[in-house]
Amino acid sequence: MNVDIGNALSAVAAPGISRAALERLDEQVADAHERIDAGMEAGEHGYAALNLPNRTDTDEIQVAVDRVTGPDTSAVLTVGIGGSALGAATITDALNDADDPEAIYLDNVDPDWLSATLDRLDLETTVLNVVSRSGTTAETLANFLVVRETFEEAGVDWTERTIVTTGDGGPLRELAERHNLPSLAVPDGVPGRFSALSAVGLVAAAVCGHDLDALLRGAAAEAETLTGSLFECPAYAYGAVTYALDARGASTNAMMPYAESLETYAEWFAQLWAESLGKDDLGQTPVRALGVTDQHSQLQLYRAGPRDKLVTFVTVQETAARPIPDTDVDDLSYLGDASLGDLLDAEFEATEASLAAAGRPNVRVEIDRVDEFELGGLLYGMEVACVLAGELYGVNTFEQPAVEWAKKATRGLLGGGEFAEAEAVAEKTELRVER
Ligand SMILES: O=P(O)(O)OC[C@H]1O[C@](O)(CO)[C@@H](O)[C@@H]1O
Repeated sequence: MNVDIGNALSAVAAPGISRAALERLDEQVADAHERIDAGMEAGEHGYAALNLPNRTDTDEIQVAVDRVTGPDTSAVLTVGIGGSALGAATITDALNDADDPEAIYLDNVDPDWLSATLDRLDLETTVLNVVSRSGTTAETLANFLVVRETFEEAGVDWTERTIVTTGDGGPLRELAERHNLPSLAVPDGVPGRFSALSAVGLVAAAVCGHDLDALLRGAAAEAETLTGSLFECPAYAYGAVTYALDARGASTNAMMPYAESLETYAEWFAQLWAESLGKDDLGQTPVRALGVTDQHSQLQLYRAGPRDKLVTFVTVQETAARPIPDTDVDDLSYLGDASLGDLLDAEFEATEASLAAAGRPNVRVEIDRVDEFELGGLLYGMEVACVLAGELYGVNTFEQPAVEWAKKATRGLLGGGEFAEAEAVAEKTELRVER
């Protein structure tokens, strides 16, 4: 990936960062790089994720996937949540076309939605991909039990078409061993939101026939750019500038890819950014946006609302053409000489310039095309950017303790034990306004 941080400079935008401040910040980046490099070298928890391009065994993944797929495979149903679903979904939503098996993600426990999803599947030709690092995530296990029951009620042997990716122990590992299911390990030291380039994110892509090695080659190429300077490393430039702009008031970061195929990538980015940096009353709020669509939805706020936002554009250099037919509508006749790709590109450039003209900071992230190599580089680059930002914020990038309260409350509410958190639920302060 390449980045252009010009529209984040204080000569253009407020909040913005001066070139002198960038130079000073680069000294902190150099120190942070030393820490990151050492963490990678030692395979430390979290930093180990940045070694995945050279660690992930794609042959092992393919062998396991080949045990549950066949020429008639019509769908891969992934049961997982958070980092155990979003990385995989980013990859298949970006790369799948109409000829590929449908990639579906059960990452919510909405009964109507789940039933409607299962009802339309041909279970005989569906691969069940169960993913959980801990193996104890309530939503994932609940969904798995419902899906397994559905297979059984349909008289379809789920054990012949289920693959499991989980940690060394826990209920899913035991299930895989009990039923001799093909199983893969979540690599040690890799938090879920950083696991897209491991079996966690790659099994669904393998079922759909994508080139796992090309994904990792793209990530490895991005890893080669990790020098000690934000002026030489696009990922460090992005991580440093987002941190600096947050420190100057841009507490929101709207991730706005100009490609429908990257909409899910923005969801993946949101977890990466929020769960890694949202600690100790710090952290920048990620907003999922989509170009051109959100020019007609959120741009008004980005351009004329509070000066508390950075907009991150992701643009694809090579887009399909698809000519726009001529029209006799006078006001729109200019479109007849263009293609939809031209319109998409022009709208991006116009929106980028519109924000700059209003003094609103924005950063451009560029990839050449949406393919395995470029996507691997984008995923890896954003992971590096996040790790750097975490070093600059001084937070623990790789833990997520704040999510545990609600898990305990949920368990208590469902009779899974005595938890003070569940009692607190009953003490809600109410001020109801009813129809
Ligand atoms: O892979 P697991 O252990 O099921 O966890 C799923 C997700 O839940 C979280 O632990 C947060 O609750 C995320 O960090 C993680 O990606």
